[in-house]
Amino acid sequence: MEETKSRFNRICVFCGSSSGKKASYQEAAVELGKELVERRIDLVYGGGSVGLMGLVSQAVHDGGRHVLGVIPRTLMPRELTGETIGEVRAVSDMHQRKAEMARQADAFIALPGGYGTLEELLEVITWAQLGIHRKPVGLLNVEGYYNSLLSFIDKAVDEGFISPAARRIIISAPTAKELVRELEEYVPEYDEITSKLIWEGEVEMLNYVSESGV
Ligand SMILES: CC(C)=CCNc1ncnc2c1ncn2[C@@H]1O[C@H](COP(=O)(O)O)[C@@H](O)[C@H]1O
Repeated sequence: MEETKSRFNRICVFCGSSSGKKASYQEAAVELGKELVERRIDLVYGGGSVGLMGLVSQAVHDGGRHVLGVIPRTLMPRELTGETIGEVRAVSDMHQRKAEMARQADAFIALPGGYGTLEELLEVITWAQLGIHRKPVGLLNVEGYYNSLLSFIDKAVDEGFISPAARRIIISAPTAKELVRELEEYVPEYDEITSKLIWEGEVEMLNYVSESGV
């Protein structure tokens, strides 16, 4: 397999703790894992081995890349989320988990998933909109799974609730290969207002922009 060095050292993947009904969702999780391996990118994710989370982490681990699972102590018992492969980092709650996953990553990708995935995805989009980070955010739109979400977001733009610039934060593609390529090329838009904001507390501690260098 040809290895290509990426601008990203580590990508955070959000995805279903369920596997979904179609084989294509599971195949996409494995494909994404292999794409990260091919580009020599490590993984950070929510830990455990349930659903698509287990498939993507196993594929990255099998390919020899580092896997970091960030998991709240409450969810750590194996009977809840399954065995986490690679490095496990225990955190105190769900908020800390998201903050830690985001701090560790140079970019974010959401595979198909449910409420948890949507919440994680929308949070990193919101943080990009506010200038808290400038890391690319990708949506792996497997067989149009996210078409209705994207249509809704377009409606929010038409209705004046999301700016066209904020709409462009989301990069979507139907395959892992295309998506990662587009994320590699992504250039965040400069926003005069948000770039002057100084965030304090937890968000500032995450040190998004300077740590990643992207
Ligand atoms: C008690 C129980 C049902 C545990 C199994 N469930 C989980 N195990 C690990 N991470 C999870 C779990 N549920 C949600 N998450 C987090 O939320 C996302 C998946 O939620 P969902 O399945 O899309 O909504 C993941 O990216 C993960 O960070």
